[in-house]
Amino acid sequence: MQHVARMSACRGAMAQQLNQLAPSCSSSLFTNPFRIQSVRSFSPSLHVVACRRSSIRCSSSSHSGDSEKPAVGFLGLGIMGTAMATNLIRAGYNVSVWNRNPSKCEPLISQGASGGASPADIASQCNITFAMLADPAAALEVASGKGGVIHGLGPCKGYVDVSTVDGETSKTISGLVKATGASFLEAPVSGSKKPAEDGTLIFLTAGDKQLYEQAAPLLDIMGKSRFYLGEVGNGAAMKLIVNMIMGSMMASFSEGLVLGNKIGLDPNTIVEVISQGAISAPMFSMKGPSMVNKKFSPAFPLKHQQKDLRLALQLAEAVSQSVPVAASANELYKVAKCKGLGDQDFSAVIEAIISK
Ligand SMILES: NC(=O)C1=CN([C@@H]2O[C@H](COP(=O)(O)OP(=O)(O)OC[C@H]3O[C@@H](n4cnc5c(N)ncnc54)[C@H](OP(=O)(O)O)[C@@H]3O)[C@@H](O)[C@H]2O)C=CC1
Ligand SMILES: O=CC(=O)O
Repeated sequence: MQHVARMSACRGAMAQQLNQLAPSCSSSLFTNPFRIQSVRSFSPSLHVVACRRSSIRCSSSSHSGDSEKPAVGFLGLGIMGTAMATNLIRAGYNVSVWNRNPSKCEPLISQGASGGASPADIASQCNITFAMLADPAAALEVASGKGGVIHGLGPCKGYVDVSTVDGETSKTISGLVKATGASFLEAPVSGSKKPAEDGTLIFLTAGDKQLYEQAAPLLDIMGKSRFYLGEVGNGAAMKLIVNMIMGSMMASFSEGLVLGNKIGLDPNTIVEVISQGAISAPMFSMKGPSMVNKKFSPAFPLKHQQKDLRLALQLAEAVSQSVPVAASANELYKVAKCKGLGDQDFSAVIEAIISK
């Protein structure tokens, strides 16, 4: 009951705020206080803008709101969404949240967020709505299913999908969103649970440039850098390529640890040796010790890594590009999923390699 009261009080305040904001809808409402560090052009159609966070001054979290700040919606409160929405609340934004399983809204509501009955409800209350969902099916369902976002969107609103999906799904969602008069930005992230908690994600954005600029202050709270990659589909493609490489690296690392262990080398020493050489990577140093101890507490669930490999293989197939290393790695993740490890961290792929 308390939540319901808070939600409706909040809706009133937001409606008032939206009325104030609606007539102008200009990007000046969302002035970007961040310094652009480098601008590169890879091709006429692929403009890349990398920005790094400069000093941020945030007002303290207050549900009464700040008329300079847009009302922000957040859909999908899994591992990533919860951490990202928390950072927006801590930065003093009015955040409205929704999750399929409503119990995941509670911790955010107790920090000052308001709840909503459906994705459409959230989108209708907010200037910019973010979505961080499991996979293409979930992203489509939340965008356009019953009570989906598009039923609450309209002119002067923005929808930013930060889920990892394929370019075709992203283009479909973009079309549906734009048909309402709203703007669309795809913005998948590189970085896992800890970077999401620390606000050090890397955003790989594409789509409506004006929305990119309007959302920039929010992206800079949740991330350490952002790339604008042009047309919708380019952000999704960049993310899939990065995760295709990551999945293969983790599979190869796992093979090395298992083989080394089998012939009598200390796996902890293998991790240590790798950390000092040219193939050192933060991922190996971070995950190695827990893999040796068979601890796979999920930061990046294995089922999502397998989904990303599957989508990357589809991308390669579409342009007849051979990617044999990624294809083999995908088989290992499939085996791990069949062993019931889908909800464990993706480093649990090592369990698919260990033989008796
Ligand atoms: N974890 C990580 O390290 C990273 C993940 N990603 C990507 O971010 C996305 C989210 O990842 P993560 O937070 O780890 O995943 P989680 O599995 O923790 O969360 C998934 C979210 O999607 C929701 N969801 C799933 N299916 C549906 C559906 N049909 N309708 C509505 N909501 C649905 C879940 O709702 P419910 O709670 O009700 O199940 C939950 O909120 C994925 O695309 C992943 O690939 C990107 C970078 C890093
Ligand atoms: O998608 C996963 C990540 O760590 O990035």
